[in-house]
Amino acid sequence: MKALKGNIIFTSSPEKFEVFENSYLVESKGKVYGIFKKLPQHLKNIKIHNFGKSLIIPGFVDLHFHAPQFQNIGIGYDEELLEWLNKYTFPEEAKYDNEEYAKRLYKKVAKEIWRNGTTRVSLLSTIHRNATEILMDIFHKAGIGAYVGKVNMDRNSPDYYIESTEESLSVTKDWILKTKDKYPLVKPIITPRFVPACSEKLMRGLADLAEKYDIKIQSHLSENQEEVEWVKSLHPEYETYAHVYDAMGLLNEDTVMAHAVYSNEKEIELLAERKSFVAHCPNANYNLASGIMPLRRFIDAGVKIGLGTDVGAGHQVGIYKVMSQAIQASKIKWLESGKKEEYLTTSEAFYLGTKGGGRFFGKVGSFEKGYSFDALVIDDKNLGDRDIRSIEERLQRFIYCGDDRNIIKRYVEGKVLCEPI
Ligand SMILES: Nc1nc2[nH]cnc2c(=O)[nH]1
Ligand SMILES: [Zn+2]
Repeated sequence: MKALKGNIIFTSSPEKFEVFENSYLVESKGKVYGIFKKLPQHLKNIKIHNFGKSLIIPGFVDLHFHAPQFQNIGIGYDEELLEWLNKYTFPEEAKYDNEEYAKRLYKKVAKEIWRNGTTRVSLLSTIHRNATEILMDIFHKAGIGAYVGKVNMDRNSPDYYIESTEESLSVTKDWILKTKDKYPLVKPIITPRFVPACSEKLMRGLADLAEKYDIKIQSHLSENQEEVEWVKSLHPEYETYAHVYDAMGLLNEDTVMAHAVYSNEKEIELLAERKSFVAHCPNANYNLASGIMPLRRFIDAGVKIGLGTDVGAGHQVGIYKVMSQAIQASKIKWLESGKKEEYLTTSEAFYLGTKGGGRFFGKVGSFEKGYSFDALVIDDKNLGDRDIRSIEERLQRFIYCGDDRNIIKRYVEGKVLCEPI
């Protein structure tokens, strides 16, 4: 057991922050044991790490990150999604059949994710099985919790970056069997790229694998207008884009779909019914001129939402940046809706980037008793006067003005994360 002492702040629900000034956050067996203003007698002898005036917050959760696209951050944003994929993304991802290249760049990715305080992340790799296993190994060694997906694509993809349906399914099955029980915090996740790149046979086969081996699922949904039209033309028999995934057996409570910018009421309803997660990725949606997700409508419908950086369509690795971008996006929606769709508050945005996305990983993203002890220590003394500001105001200021230099300690399941080598 141990305790971190400092100013503890988190959200167990979206509406408000829970604040414990100058208190002890106690860990036992990798889980949160409790929060105490004064340590009770039976805890008097545990080790105390005193962080003084610093903030202690849950680790950040990123529900959507393309590891091989890290090399492309900040490039190609004059294009929209489909052109960007063809011109920039597929050529870069194709390089990951080279294991040396994968090792070198995936190590950089782990370092950046560590640096920015993300303690749980859902990653997409490429179609290459070996590079995907390398990525899993690197995240295991870094101590960061991760779902890692080998991407599947068997149609409408360039000749140099495509699989046959049979090969895609058999390689995915072998990879799942090899990795599903290999690491405690790193797990495989089934990753059909998106409907246009996956045949019905492939999607149904992947759904069977997910069910048989109890594996989570991630993909993309209704991100861009041309993409949505394309899906409609490929599958006119289905009501919405999400109904295609649903018919293939890919939409359930273990599924996370990125974007959902163009979801109509029927699509939102289906996502809520299936208890699926949506990764809101405003940074990426701005960069590729995709649009602004009507977040409030999803929240009101009871859809489970988390945040995603969507690197490399998103150009920043910090989920704290995405929190402020989600608030900004929601303010534009608020205006566009004639001030009807209420904009996001800071506590709501913080919730989405911690417990909201954390629910995809289990009891993650909060300091309630029994939650995984995933924590960050934030030293904000360079951001302004600490003494005249409340703990909430200081956290808000970090979200808007802070960066990785303010994050001085990271814990996952109670263990300190050292900088990955
Ligand atoms: N943002 C984004 N959308 C996608 N849709 C299909 N593939 C991708 C991708 O790599 N990035
Ligand atoms: Zn994506």
